[in-house]
Amino acid sequence: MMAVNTATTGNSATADPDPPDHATDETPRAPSARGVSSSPRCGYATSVHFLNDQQPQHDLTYNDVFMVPRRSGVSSRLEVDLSSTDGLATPLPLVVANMTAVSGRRMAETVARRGGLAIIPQDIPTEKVAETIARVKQAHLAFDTPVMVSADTTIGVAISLMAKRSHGMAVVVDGDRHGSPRPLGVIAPADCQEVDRFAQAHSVMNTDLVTVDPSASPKEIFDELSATHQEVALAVQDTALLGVMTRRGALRSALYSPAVDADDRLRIGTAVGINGDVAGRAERLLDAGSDVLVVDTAHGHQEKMLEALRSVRRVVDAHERRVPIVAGNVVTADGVHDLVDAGAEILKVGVGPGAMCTTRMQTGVGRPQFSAVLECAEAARADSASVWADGGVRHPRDVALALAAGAGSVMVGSWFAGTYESPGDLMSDAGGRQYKESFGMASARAVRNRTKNQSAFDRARAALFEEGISSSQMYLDPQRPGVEDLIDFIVSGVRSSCTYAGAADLETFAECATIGIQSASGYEEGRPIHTSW
Ligand SMILES: NC(=O)C1=CN([C@@H]2O[C@H](COP(=O)(O)OP(=O)(O)OC[C@H]3O[C@@H](n4cnc5c(N)ncnc54)[C@H](OP(=O)(O)O)[C@@H]3O)[C@@H](O)[C@H]2O)C=CC1
Ligand SMILES: Nc1nc2c(ncn2[C@@H]2O[C@H](COP(=O)(O)O)[C@@H](O)[C@H]2O)c(=O)[nH]1
Repeated sequence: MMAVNTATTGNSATADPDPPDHATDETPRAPSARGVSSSPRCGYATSVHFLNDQQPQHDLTYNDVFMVPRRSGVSSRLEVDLSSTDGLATPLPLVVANMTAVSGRRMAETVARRGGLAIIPQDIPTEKVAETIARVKQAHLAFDTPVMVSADTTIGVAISLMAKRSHGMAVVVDGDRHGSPRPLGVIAPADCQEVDRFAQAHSVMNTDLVTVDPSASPKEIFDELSATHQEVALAVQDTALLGVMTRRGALRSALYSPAVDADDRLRIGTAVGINGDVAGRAERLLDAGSDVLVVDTAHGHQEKMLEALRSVRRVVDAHERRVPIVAGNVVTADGVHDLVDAGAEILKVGVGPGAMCTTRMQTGVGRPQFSAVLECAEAARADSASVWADGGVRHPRDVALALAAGAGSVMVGSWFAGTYESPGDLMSDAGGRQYKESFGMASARAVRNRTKNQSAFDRARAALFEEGISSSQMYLDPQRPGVEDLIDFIVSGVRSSCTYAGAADLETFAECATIGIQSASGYEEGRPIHTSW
């Protein structure tokens, strides 16, 4: 039941917000073997059908291709089931890349609540990853974790913390925020305008609170907020603050399902590299509750990877929790087969398409991503495995095209770096535009971090082999500053793509999508024009 409370005030200690990030028992379901021969649904001869039976003469990027609509019996975009086909069966086929500037606790929690999965990077110390897993597993499935401050927290501190979550406000609480914090009031940025940065939270907080029972439905909460013209509801159980929900959050709760483990807790994945104590880290990550293990290196098709992968396979097979193993990166069918033989169930596909990536310019190595995904997805299907299309996603269309090429899920990195939920601090440029700093995992900056326990000589030598950008500004889209805003954007595009293809789920989509090859002017024609010409 729901209660609307006005008032409650008080004072006391305990602050602390959302500190900076970093810091199942599930038997993987074998992906359904989707025959590459004749599809019963569309009657096409291959898993991907090219328009007019064109056979590409060269490898293709996402920009090189388009989809044509076909007769459809799917009458609403809301009818489309977007569950991933990679064997994990997450409700959304989106995975947050294991990049330090992208994937941390807030990102993992927020994305899992909407049905996707985040992978915590290999460069984060194992004990910090374990803390992150524990916090994500404690998070509520529907209500967002509040930013909490105490009554005597300064306005300056409160403002810096509000930007950590896209609900954009802080709850002033009395009591231990890890215990039973009692809400006293809320503060939004507007309450802090023209207020001294050293003033205290209690002096500006709004005590006109909407509190709801955690069992209230999203629709009830939405209606209550609309009726009271308030922006955020506080879920309170036995006087303790449990979480918050905005009107937009209530709408989303009705549209998305969370990605949960066997115990109904949010899911989270973690990564290991191929150097050092690979098996030891994998075991500790499993003990900590990781739902997926990603074995990750730039050149996934190398002996050292096969060795690392076999050792992770042994750890998983011997552990009481049998989680799926993902490995990469590869871009060829041979790479897929070798990694599957060594124990991978999902292959991470993509060499060089990433926004932070300098590999192709440095080495000439890589492969246009649409073709890489297409070939690897087909090879993986033959092995009863699946792929994640990793890198190069800049628009919703890219996600749709990766899924059409047969990807089970799509990994997004840099695009999500420019959101409230990524781990970095929110900065503003000279023109007042908000951004976060991002960097590649093979950049000198990341290599310095990864090799910090090595000798100065070894570190300097390793830094010579950088293959990524050390500093980039990822601007927050003013229309979509939170990762959920980007997920809404992507999901609306992909749902629509599916109905154009006549597909009510992603397996059918990969079978029925009809792909055309276009020129640069074909791509250009599809871009919206925001000013006259
Ligand atoms: N998808 C992509 O296109 C790329 C992704 N990345 C990402 O960057 C992160 C760091 O990966 P990584 O650089 O592999 O670091 P790792 O710390 O995982 O180490 C890579 C290991 O592989 C050896 N190695 C052999 N050949 C290569 C090669 N061509 N490139 C890189 N290492 C090689 C290295 O030895 P030695 O140093 O002695 O050569 C080292 O022992 C990962 O998250 C990875 O996914 C990086 C580059 C490309
Ligand atoms: N060559 C490099 N690739 C990198 C680096 N850091 C990350 N990556 C890869 O990019 C994807 C994410 O792609 P994005 O376009 O969504 O940003 C990530 O998963 C890695 O495979 C790097 O430093 N160099």
